[in-house]
Amino acid sequence: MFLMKDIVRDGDPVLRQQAQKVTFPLSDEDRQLAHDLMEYLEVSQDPELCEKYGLRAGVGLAAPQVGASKMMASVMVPAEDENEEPVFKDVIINPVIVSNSVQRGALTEGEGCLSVDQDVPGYVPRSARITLEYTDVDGNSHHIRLKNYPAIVCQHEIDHLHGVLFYDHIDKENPFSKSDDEIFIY
Ligand SMILES: CNC(=O)c1cccc(C)c1Nc1nc(N2CCN(c3ccccc3Cl)CC2)nc(N2CSC[C@H]2C(=O)NC)n1
Ligand code: NI
Repeated sequence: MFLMKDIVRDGDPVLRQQAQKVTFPLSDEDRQLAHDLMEYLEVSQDPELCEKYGLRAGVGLAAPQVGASKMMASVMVPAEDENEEPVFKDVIINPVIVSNSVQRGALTEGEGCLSVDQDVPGYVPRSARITLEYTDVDGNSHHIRLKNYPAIVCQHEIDHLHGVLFYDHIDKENPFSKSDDEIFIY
């Protein structure tokens, strides 16, 4: 199980590398990695376990953040009502954003990242809606449309696979600038 000590922090070159495509069938190592990436999110989103293991809660975790430069990330966006199924939950392997909306969107409160210890205030402008293609751990291909929070999270995690961190997108001059056609999410 990953703990905070296993999370690579900003400054480590692995976070600025282009991750390697994952080959199928998955090796045992890659299957274990996929499991551990999702397990981290599950544990971190449980208040008791999160506290017990001293984790930072997250809804996404990319392989480079645990030192593995592979195109793989876990995403688990819970529903508003915790008794409901998560809005989106999967390990996205070799993900590609095949199309995105002209309309932009951003998390109203800015973004956080498990690999960035300090708060970096500002809007992170992203596509409000995306069409995502990826392969799951069983080798099944997926072609899905996402909007709002899950779309933001997937863009944040896919950025990690290309060596991009959320604050790279923040306007230095005016971190809270926004054009009128941008929507706010979450
Ligand atoms: C600087 N302001 C802020 O951080 C920020 C501030 C306020 C609100 C938001 C919404 C902010 N933004 C933000 N909040 C999150 N969490 C909210 C709490 N949540 C969570 C916490 C506890 C239990 C279960 C859960 Cl689910 C975990 C996830 N996550 C991300 N990101 C950016 S995309 C990847 C994703 C990620 O997992 N980061 C570690 N951003
Ligand atoms: Ni991150």
